[in-house]
Amino acid sequence: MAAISRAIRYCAAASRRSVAASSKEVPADVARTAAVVAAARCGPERDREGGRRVQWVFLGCPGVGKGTYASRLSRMLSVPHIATGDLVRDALASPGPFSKQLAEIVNHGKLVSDEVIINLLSKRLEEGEEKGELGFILDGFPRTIRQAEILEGVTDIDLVINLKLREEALLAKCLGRRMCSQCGGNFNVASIDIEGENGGPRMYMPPLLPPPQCESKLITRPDDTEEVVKERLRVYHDLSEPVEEFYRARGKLLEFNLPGGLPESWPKLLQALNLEDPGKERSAAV
Ligand SMILES: Nc1ncnc2c1ncn2[C@@H]1O[C@H](COP(=O)(O)OP(=O)(O)O)[C@@H](O)[C@H]1O
Repeated sequence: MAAISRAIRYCAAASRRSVAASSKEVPADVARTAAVVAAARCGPERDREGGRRVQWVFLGCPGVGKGTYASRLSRMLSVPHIATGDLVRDALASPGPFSKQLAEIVNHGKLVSDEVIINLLSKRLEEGEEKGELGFILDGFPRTIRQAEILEGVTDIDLVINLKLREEALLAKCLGRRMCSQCGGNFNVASIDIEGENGGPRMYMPPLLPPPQCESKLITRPDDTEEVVKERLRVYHDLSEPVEEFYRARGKLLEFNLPGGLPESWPKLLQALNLEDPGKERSAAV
């Protein structure tokens, strides 16, 4: 992880100096070396099955549920769930001109620059390294081809899970998203029940309601308004969808069409991943 965060930071510095005009030049020798070192460091990190801790990525449109499924899997597999959207929101919460600049971008549904996001991610990886974290599930990164190339230059990604959901459900899910301002729990008040496509079954996604103690403390993300969600979806199709093809071409992409809400989709996702449900996760809201 140290090598990865250092190498990612190196790439950020390289972008700052505009040294790297093309992706092939970006990771260069330093990052390549770092990747080898990172791989070598996996030796003592082997788990019971003999493989190193997972290094997975979650892709998918805003509202698809990346955070929900990534955080459940991270608890199951004992690896950190690193959501770049959370890193951005933490940065937004600290006072100063930087957070004002960020808010301008995020609240209009745009992506922050690769340089900013890579700096935030490197810092998070370094903090994790100090705590002895191993492996990761990335959620919301990479979101551009350039980010994917930088990541590829510094470490091996084992698997990329591409969550898919019908567009009308995505908008409703973003608009129904709520967070408890006290405990940080994520909920969804949307009850989605839509006609099946081409004679297929209806899609039902029950709401994920907060417990009574959180009900009066629910807040909505400022970028979860209809106008901004539509822009985020447009930006996803434009800049992030090509990342799916990037990983498909490398044979790393697992496409997963969500059949419905969490109770229906979670066991099917585990099945697709060939994982056993330890049974602990069923009731917890995430
Ligand atoms: N990898 C990234 N690259 C650029 N901007 C990012 C990235 N990850 C998060 N962001 C910024 O943070 C916002 C919130 O991200 P996230 O919580 O992942 O949203 P979503 O629900 O749209 O998937 C994004 O709209 C974007 O402005």
